[in-house]
Amino acid sequence: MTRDDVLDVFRSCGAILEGHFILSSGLRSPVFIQKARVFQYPDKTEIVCKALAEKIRAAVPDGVDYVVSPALGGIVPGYETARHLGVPAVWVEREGGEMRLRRFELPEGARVVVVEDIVTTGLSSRETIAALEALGAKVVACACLIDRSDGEAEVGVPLIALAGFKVPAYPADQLPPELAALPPVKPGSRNLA
Ligand SMILES: O=P(O)(O)OC[C@H]1O[C@H](OP(=O)(O)OP(=O)(O)O)[C@H](O)[C@@H]1O
Ligand SMILES: O=C(O)c1cc(=O)[nH]c(=O)[nH]1
Ligand SMILES: [Mg+2]
Repeated sequence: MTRDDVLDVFRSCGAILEGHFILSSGLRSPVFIQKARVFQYPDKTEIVCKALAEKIRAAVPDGVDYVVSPALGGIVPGYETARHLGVPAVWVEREGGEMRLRRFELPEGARVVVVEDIVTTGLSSRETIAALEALGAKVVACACLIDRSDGEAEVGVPLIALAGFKVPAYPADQLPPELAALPPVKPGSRNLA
């Protein structure tokens, strides 16, 4: 799939929103990719995740044993990508703010690809990778459907993005006036009680 094919899938599902958004990192942006609007459709989700699985196979020829995704947004694409890779899909989730593998065990040395929905700063991916490495897993790559940094985010392992989509994001104290004029909303799950 080309970058435009991927973005067309997101657009066709009404997943590219405009307004004033508080991102997981705390940055503010006039654009938010509401991936859940794609993931509500199994056929659309299959199209993008099959393409991501093919990209992972090409980038990691020795293969992976597990897909691990950060909840909440990573769970559906992680599962669907794992289906195409033929490996199990598990997830980490926040407990007291920290990413933890609460429901599963990984064998020592398991080869893992982290599958994210969206990467913006790479913070959630880095937290996920650190949690997995602390358990003895070998994280061989991180993959995402859309990289909002378009290659700038550093996650410490190769980042495989199905599409890059550079969108502006600003620190909360450096908002352009047109963004400051809109009430902010925070669609993601980080810091939810
Ligand atoms: O690269 P980053 O700056 O970390 O931003 C990207 C992260 O933000 C979103 O998660 P969020 O914490 O908003 O919660 P969600 O997964 O429930 O949507 C998204 O799912 C990524 O995990
Ligand atoms: O950075 C984020 O939190 C983020 C951006 C985006 O466009 N979509 C999303 O789900 N999260
Ligand atoms: Mg997330």
